Amino acid sequence: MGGKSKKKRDTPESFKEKGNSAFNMHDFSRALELYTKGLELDPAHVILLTNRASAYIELRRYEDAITDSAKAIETDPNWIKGYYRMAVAHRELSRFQEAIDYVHRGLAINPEFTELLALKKEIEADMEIETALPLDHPERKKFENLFNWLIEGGAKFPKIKLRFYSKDYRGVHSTTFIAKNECIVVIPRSHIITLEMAKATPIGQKMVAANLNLLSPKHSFLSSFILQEKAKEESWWKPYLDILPESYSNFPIFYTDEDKEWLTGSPFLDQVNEKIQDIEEDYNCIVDAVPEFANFPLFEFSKIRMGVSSRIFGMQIDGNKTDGFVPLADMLNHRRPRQTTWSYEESKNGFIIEAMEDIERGIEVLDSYGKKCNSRFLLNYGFIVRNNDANEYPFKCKLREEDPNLMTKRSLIDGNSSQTFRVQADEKENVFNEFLGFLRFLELNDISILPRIMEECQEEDQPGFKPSKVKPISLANEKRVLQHVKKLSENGIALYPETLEEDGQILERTDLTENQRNCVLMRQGEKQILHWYLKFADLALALLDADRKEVKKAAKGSPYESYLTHCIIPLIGK
Ligand SMILES: C[S@@+](CC[C@H](N)C(=O)[O-])C[C@H]1O[C@@H](n2cnc3c(N)ncnc32)[C@H](O)[C@@H]1O
Repeated sequence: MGGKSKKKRDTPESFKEKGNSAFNMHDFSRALELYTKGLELDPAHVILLTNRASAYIELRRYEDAITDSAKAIETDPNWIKGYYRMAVAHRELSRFQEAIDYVHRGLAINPEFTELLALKKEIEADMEIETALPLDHPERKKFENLFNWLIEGGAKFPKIKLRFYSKDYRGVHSTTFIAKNECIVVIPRSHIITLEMAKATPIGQKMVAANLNLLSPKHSFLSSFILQEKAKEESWWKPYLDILPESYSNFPIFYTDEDKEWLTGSPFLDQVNEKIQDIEEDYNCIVDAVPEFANFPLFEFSKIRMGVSSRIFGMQIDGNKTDGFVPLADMLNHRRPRQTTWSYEESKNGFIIEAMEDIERGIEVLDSYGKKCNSRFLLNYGFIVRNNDANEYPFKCKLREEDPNLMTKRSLIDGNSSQTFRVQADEKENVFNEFLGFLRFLELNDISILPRIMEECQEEDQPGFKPSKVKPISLANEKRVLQHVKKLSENGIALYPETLEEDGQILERTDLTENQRNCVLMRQGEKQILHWYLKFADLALALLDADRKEVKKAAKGSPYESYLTHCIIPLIGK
């Protein structure tokens, strides 16, 4: 009897009500089930159809939502919610033109329908972003060719698209929701340029045969591959070659003298000049062994070298480590922490990218190029990371010519007179200990303790002097070390024409070119480290005369807590 009366209550309306309650409780799967039950009783129930479409949208099943909405519109062409859901689902799939068409069809029925009016504005904003570069711009055409070439070769990337921020700066965006662990991109092996391929080219073979002593062999081989392919009238790789940037003017090796002036005082300038020389040295080395390589001008070689340094992937194919270009995978821009992960996947016979977290529709899909200081980002990738916690400053520590123990000390550091420590504003980094350890050694007057120091440096597999193993020696030695740190920091700061505060003000200007801005950000990062060390030296020097209690108090919560606790307190106690 009870069963019978229950059946009586099961109507499309009752399922709709129950479905709506579940929907309001955000239980979209249950709502979907209930709407489906209602539709089994009345398949053309337009409210149930658009309500189920709504549940599908919440569950990110947009194609199903489109099917239901289409049916609702077909059943009742005046059912405005059908157009609304259609537009929403299409928008979620980044089919903006279809989405806006449905908005217009809905508004034709009721021009006042507020949800449609709001949606119209949002879709129009989406479309404006999409068309930052005109739809018929030749750059877009090049990417269409690249994508077709990749897809014909078996590549898969159904949920991403390229967005043009400008002609030369592009990024990858999700066209729809991407779930954590989903594979976003597969690039078949046939479309990857590897080091082995570069070595197998006519010039590559001659380079291998000449057994060249190159400073950057991988980068040079891959550059020679690109140059050779570009020179061919018809290259199979043309769709990829065409999308490589034409201008590398944001890379410091191509900075004008004017740009470089913005780096006055910065040790980064030395890195830039070294890079220019290293590339030229590799170029000359290749030309000496393979004279026809001179057909490629040094300028072109240098540009492609920057293309390689900013796009190269290290991977393992068939168990062998290699490096190469992976078209499209190299369109993802950098951000830390990692949002995606990539690898060569033997089972897929290709290079894959997977999402490490849920990625909402429309947002930029990013890759992490690693934790690097801005000098490496700027030099090799042509951009700067703001508030970069991995910035470094190279402190060059020189043995003093007048040091009576110069020769003994020099012999312990392999005949060198100086050592450079790329320090960070972080006492937990090992380089902090190496830097201070080296200064303790450098400031050591009583060399009778050198044998003990050397003994403490010894490790089974690695004999020799290790600065990080040199712990505080004495109060007097540590004082000289801290005075040395202070001097190095002050000297470094004095080299820049502008102060740290002035850099902050300059960055507020709106008339800076990208290169000028990057130079200021670069030197600002260096100065921040120098000031960190200056503060460190001043504080620690002042505490050398304090009592333990005072040092403990100053240490607590300070950025130098570990040093003060483990280096200063034991010295005071001695
Ligand atoms: C692997 S490519 C990425 C695709 C590149 N945006 C393009 O349009 O070809 C690396 C280059 O992208 C740019 N880039 C990547 N991440 C960036 C970021 N976080 N900020 C600024 N530029 C970035 C730099 O010009 C870099 O040399």
